[in-house]
Amino acid sequence: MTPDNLPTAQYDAQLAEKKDRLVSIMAAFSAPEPEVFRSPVSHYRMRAEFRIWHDGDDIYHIMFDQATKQRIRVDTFPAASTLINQAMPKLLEGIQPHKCLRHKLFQIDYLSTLSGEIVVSLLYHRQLDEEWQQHAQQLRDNLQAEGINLQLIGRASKQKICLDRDYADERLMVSGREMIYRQTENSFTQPNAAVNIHMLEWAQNVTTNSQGDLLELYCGNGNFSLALAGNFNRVLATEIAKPSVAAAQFNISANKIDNVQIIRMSAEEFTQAMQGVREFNRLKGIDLSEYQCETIFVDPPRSGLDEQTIKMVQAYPRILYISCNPETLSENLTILSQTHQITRLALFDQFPYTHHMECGVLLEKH
Ligand SMILES: C[S@@+](CC[C@H](N)C(=O)[O-])C[C@H]1O[C@@H](n2cnc3c(N)ncnc32)[C@H](O)[C@@H]1O
Repeated sequence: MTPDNLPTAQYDAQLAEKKDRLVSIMAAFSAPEPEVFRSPVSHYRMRAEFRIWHDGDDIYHIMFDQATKQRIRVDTFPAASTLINQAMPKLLEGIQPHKCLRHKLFQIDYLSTLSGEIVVSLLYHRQLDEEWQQHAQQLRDNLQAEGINLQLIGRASKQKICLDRDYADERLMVSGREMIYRQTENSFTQPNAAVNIHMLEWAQNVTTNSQGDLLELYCGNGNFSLALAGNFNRVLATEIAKPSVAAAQFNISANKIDNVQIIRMSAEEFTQAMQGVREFNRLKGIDLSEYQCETIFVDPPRSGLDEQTIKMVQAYPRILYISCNPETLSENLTILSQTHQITRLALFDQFPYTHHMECGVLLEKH
């Protein structure tokens, strides 16, 4: 179901239902009433992926209805940002006349920003050649001349052709300060920019007056690390994905922040390092015992925290946990609530018109 015809009243009803569901999940942990952060009702998704349908020489964006599996032609997509909606028809118009751009094109991925930059990836079931590259450059130049600040990438099996850059630089106003966040194609970034701002400001709010340093796991491109840096003496953050770590390093200097250190490590490896089980070259020059962390911040993938990481996290007086999956959050809280109590709870509506929920929990040691 696309949100085309869904009125605001339906949005409100769905959000109220999510809140009730969260309250009932959190009742077991004596959590306070959730603070609820709404999404815009349209144009909230900064990323979108569409399959491409070929009808003779004609091409169009399609999606599949999740219930019926039927193909739906998509000419405009109100859930996606205004920029994605501007780029969609212009891109197809530019591709359609050229067989070498059209042939075996099966998917288009859009990554847009509030800053006006957009990265578009064209995915093919064939290898891309010099001719493709020339046409793609022309297409990019034409779209740029029409005012779309676009980067174009071609992808095929074991092939990636990046004409210039494979990233866009987002600019978000967070608590009155403009933050720059490099976002790389095919790497994790929060999908709903307006709700992301709410999440960053909420995390800043709950960590105001914190003492000491912050330890962060699953930091992505430094989204929270940089926004929270002002509330701590130092921030030590870890992330597994190389492109995200590179983006985070860029973001540290772009935002002129000098108290954040990012290490490329999985949460599991970092837990082993903290427990002294293993030594890592990547930690050379970093004395973990020098950090005085009273707060740990985690924003794991849908699978939540593994058993060893939960134990490690549990050693900290304050745990700030952002979760995109209330089921794994609830499983993890069963253990964390043995030592900590929930003092703040938030529902962020990252995914309007779906059942997905994003939550924030502050836990403090009993
Ligand atoms: C939900 S995202 C959060 C990213 C970041 N906090 C943000 O707001 O953009 C989870 C991140 O965890 C990373 N990740 C996934 N598995 C991991 C693991 N085992 N150890 C460390 N990081 C992992 C992913 O690459 C992704 O960047």
